[in-house]
Amino acid sequence: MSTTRDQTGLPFMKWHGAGNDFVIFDSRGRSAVTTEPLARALGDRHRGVGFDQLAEIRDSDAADIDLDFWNSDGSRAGACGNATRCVARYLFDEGGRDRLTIRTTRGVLEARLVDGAVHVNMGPPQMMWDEIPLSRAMDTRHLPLDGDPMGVGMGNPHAVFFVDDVNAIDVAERGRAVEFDPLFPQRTNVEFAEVRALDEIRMRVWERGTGITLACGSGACATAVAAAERGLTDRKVRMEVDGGWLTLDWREDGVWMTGPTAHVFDAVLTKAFLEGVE
Ligand SMILES: N[C@H](CCC[C@H](N)C(=O)O)C(=O)O
Repeated sequence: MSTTRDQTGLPFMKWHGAGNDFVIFDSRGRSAVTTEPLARALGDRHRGVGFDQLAEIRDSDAADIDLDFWNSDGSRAGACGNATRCVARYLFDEGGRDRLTIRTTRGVLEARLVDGAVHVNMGPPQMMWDEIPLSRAMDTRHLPLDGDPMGVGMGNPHAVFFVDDVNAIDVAERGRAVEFDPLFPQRTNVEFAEVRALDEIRMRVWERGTGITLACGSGACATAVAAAERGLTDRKVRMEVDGGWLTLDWREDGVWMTGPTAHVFDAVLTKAFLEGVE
């Protein structure tokens, strides 16, 4: 038996940002490759590669790049803050610039390189019920669910619960139930937050289409916004998630986020794997 390296497959990168892990395709200069079946097959941690989100970089006529996201169940994600930070780091590492514009389905986001750190503006929060979206008109600051969550959109839906002890929460059980609550016509991401100080929050997350993850950037932004709106914290906070620390700063022009990124490996999907995708 011999093994040969498959040179004809599809190259990809594996990254993570605070433990939120991603497969990234760089499709600049070629056609887009991701389909829903490919995202689902690749997202399988046993038969594929495994990821929390798949991100595909594409040429843009409106920004430096276009960026699309998929969850591991094959559904599209309207925003992904940690993958946006990883992609910005990858492009800044190419050299030659310290500002980038990135178009996602929610609009054009900006990333900056400041003293070696990548800062991404995830845009202003969406506070209207139909922007998040919710199923009917209501006060988004107090959703009619047990635990009194706040609804916040960051290009994707979030329900943020404030709790006394985040470790006492069954994130999987409650997260799954809230994700599929009829209040959310497009389902929702679910955050459980414990406010530790005016400038510090501990947060755990259940992501729509993926499940428990070690971090969620848009969820961290939504949590920071909800905490500030409720008067529990300042507009700039440090946030401890399961995979590390993020910093959120809700400014006039949007919620800025910084945090760690890591480029784990580069590899090639074999032709055989690609041919097996239905
Ligand atoms: N991990 C991502 C969020 C994914 C959200 C996705 N699960 C959705 O369907 O909206 C982040 O860093 O923002």
